[in-house]
Amino acid sequence: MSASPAPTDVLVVGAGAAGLACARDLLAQGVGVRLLEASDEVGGRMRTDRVEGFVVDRGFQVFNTSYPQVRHRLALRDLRLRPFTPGVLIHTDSQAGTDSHCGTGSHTGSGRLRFTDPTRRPRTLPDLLPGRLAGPRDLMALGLLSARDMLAPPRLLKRTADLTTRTALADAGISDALVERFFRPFLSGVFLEDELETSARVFHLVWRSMLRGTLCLPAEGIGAVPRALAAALPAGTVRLDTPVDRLTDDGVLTADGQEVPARAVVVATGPRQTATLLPGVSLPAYRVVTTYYHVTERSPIGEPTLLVDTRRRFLNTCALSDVTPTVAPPGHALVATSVLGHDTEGRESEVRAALSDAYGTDTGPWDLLTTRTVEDALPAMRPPQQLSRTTRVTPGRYVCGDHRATGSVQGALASGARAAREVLRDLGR
Ligand SMILES: Cc1cc2nc3c(=O)[nH]c(=O)nc-3n(C[C@H](O)[C@H](O)[C@H](O)COP(=O)(O)OP(=O)(O)OC[C@H]3O[C@@H](n4cnc5c(N)ncnc54)[C@H](O)[C@@H]3O)c2cc1C
Repeated sequence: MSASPAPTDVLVVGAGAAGLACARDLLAQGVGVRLLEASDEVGGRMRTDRVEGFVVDRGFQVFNTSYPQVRHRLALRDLRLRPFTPGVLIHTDSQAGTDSHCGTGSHTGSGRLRFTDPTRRPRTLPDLLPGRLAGPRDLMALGLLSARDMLAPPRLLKRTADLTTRTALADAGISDALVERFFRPFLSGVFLEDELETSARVFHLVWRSMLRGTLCLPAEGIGAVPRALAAALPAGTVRLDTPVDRLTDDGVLTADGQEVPARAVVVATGPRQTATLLPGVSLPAYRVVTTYYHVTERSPIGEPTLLVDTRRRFLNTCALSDVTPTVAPPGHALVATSVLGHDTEGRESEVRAALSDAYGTDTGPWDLLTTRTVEDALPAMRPPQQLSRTTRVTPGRYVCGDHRATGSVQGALASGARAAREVLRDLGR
């Protein structure tokens, strides 16, 4: 065993969004912090890799500019954000306007409808006529729901009765037809579950953030976000390639047998490693998601938009290179398509067939670049969902991460911030 280094005030274990935020807030108060990260790069679930010249996130995700923690911590301009077209395209089997009185939607051909906020795309105003995606009643209900979620103070939304999203939508007067045509396909890609069983409180907060913010991606992939968080820390704070094996009475023991002493330890490792390092801490179930990255010569859609499927054969698909052209070498387009669960045998072929249908093009010649399955992608957030849980396990031991708040970068950062506050209180700072 090697010699022990000098004690530091606080060790943070795990350099995902939560650990990075926690370290930053502690350092800002003059506390000595070291951040130990198991892998060779910061970011955890928000990492980005290079694969054969393409920029690939570890599972498709989007960045929302209106999250309070994001606005508080990041200089958005430095991230070189590229926006998605507001709203989403919905692939339906039926032709728009012929089978439903359901629209803030416009028909785009090939069984695709556009669902968007007309205040952002005034050209879609004429589509607010009955017979499109939503009829007058749904439009009225949707307008009231959206106005409330956008304008009410967040503390009121956090106090609404905690039902499932499905019940909340029904209570708001949204018809089953609009739920099945828009909310279910779209939200399944947001919450990574397709029963709309996620807490209504979480739904209202996420809906608010979508109405108020812009969905976008950094030009260098989602990994630019944790890299920017890490860049705000003093040099030498983060130690990469340092997996922690276990917590000791005086600090931690790393996998290479080094004892690192500290007055307090914050475990920010994601759920799986938290269960090992802090047995007994209650953890939610997690959602599994798989993203297929396909390469083709030309974009199948020519627009930076999310496309969802009413038959839910996939969660969402997007020509990433239309959003951030730098993710693909010249002459290539990169398409990301996510599905719930694992990459089982034959699944990619099924997805490819569904994509042919949805994009209206032959996907046979597309190359599969890589497949990313994330076992612990997002916590299940069933009601009653606590939006923020204490991070203190015992005095001197803390735990943070999206599982202590909500499954999002906002939740992870907020839980890191809470851990820092609780550590500071216990250290008497
Ligand atoms: C496919 C996918 C899509 C998503 N979509 C969105 C989205 O659209 N919008 C959104 O806001 N959020 C989204 N999320 C969620 C968001 O990415 C996470 O909530 C957030 O990144 C969690 O951060 P964290 O710090 O809690 O945990 P993690 O990112 O899991 O970080 C944990 C860190 O701890 C390290 N570690 C683990 N064990 C050890 C150990 N023993 N010693 C040292 N270090 C260790 C890991 O290497 C990792 O770096 C998505 C997530 C996935 C996977």
